[in-house]
Amino acid sequence: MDTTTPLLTLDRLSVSVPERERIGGGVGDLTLVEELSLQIRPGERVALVGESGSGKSMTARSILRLDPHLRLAGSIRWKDQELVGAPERRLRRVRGREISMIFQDPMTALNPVLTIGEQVAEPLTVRGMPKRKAHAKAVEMLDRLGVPKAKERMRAYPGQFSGGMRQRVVMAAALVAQPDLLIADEPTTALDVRVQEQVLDLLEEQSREMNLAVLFITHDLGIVAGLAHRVAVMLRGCLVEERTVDDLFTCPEHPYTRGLIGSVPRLDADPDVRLKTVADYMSTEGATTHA
Ligand SMILES: Nc1ncnc2c1ncn2[C@@H]1O[C@H](COP(=O)(O)OP(=O)(O)OP(=O)(O)O)[C@@H](O)[C@H]1O
Repeated sequence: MDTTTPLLTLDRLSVSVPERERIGGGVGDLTLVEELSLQIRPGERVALVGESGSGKSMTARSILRLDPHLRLAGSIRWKDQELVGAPERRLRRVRGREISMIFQDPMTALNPVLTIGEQVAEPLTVRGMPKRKAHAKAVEMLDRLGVPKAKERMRAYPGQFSGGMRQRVVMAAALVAQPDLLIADEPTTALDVRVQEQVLDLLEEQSREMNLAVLFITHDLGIVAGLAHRVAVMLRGCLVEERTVDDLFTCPEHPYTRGLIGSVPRLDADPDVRLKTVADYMSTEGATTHA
């Protein structure tokens, strides 16, 4: 058992939308995440998987309280401080500096009218680092993430970059202040398969080199194996299973996890046999939300 002190401990975290904020109406508060417990240690890469709408993003966004209208209950312990109920100024110190987040669409994460250099250096300049030094660190980070001619590219605008290059820029901005944890919410979904692989490799490499913990959110179990140490599986707002990657693929416990693994298309599959869906696995095994 790993005895290193966790960086992040979610302890029975629940997230709900108050009645007046519910999209589409409905009576009472709507629970999106229910009593979820999870720990992440320094340098550890944890994948949070589950189908669309299972509550992965809401869990991740709640750690940094990016949606102030949501109600949180339970505990989010970051190092030695409690984030549930913490004042906004404390969260601002943690966001970007200690915990960074990257999202699916690199274009919306970048400001089209600011240069790449300004955006990658910004996490450092807002914390008072002199411009010249922040600029040099930004070049170093872009270079490290494989952006060719990084020094010249600092003057370019996001529109002049391809999707894959933009995601590298977003990663550079997220990592330049050397956070302890990166939350990556489907960062490769919008990229083509080849670029997707490059970005995942980079992420894994940076995590190893910088002892960076990563919470990686995805609905795609196929990309988890090469990246994560542990996998947490979510279904309808609940965590149904949490295992090491090897254990998850060799002996998944919950029917939903078996469904997720079994419904990934295989090259050696019989083309005349219909692929079983997650729902097929769930109905044959009479599964409910809980393990
Ligand atoms: N204000 C709201 N009112 C009603 N439902 C909401 C509200 N905000 C979020 N939800 C619902 O919460 C559920 C969980 O969303 P979340 O984005 O966390 O899912 P996800 O697992 O990350 O899925 P995806 O992979 O599609 O992003 C979704 O079904 C979403 O529609």
